[in-house]
Amino acid sequence: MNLKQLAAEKAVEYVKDGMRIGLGTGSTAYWAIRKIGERVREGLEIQAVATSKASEKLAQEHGIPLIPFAKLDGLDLTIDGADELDSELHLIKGGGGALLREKIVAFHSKEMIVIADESKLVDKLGSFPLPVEIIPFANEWTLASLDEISANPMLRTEEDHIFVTDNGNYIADCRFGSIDNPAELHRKLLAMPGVVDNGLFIGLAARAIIGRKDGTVTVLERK
Ligand SMILES: O=C(CO)[C@H](O)[C@H](O)COP(=O)(O)O
Repeated sequence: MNLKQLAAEKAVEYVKDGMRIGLGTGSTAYWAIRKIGERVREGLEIQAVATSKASEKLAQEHGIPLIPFAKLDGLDLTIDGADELDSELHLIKGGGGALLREKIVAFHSKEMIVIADESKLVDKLGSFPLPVEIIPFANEWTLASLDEISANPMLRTEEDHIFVTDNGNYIADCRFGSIDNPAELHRKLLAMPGVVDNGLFIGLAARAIIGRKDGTVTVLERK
């Protein structure tokens, strides 16, 4: 049983004719994109935008109509994965490095549904390193600022090169340990020059669909 597929396909049941849809990024969102593609081939009429170049390519391969952002004034629904989520539906995202585009798309959606297998559900966020997108200019100083707030930042690399996001930026993976106050940390990070955004998603997800090992799905709603 593929728990990511289970959660993703349940979420796609919320996609209806005429909707404007945000397509997430990652191995869970992959299953949602695949399923949406299947439904489009069966006649579902939607307009979509993607949260990464990888998801854009995948959507094209699956025949999902992608619309330029300028032609849409918002979205009805975004379906995306997460690296961690808590019971209040606060999220850590950005394991795949797409957090900035994902956050912009989720912010402009009437609803965001998070899809995940049950391993992503945690009591407190913070075991997964928090991705922070930083601009390359003076990144050494931004990393030093992050170090000063005990972030223990590590510049993300990929095959011996610095990882570069779709936006031309770097990712600092930060290890704060257990995060007691995600909203406060989010504000602190956004106030830091050189930081573009971070993987904390606060108050964006309305619903989470969790694939369970016993083959069921749990739907969590934001309180
Ligand atoms: O935030 C993301 C990409 O930036 C992903 O949604 C997150 O990393 C979860 O990925 P996966 O579904 O592969 O576990």
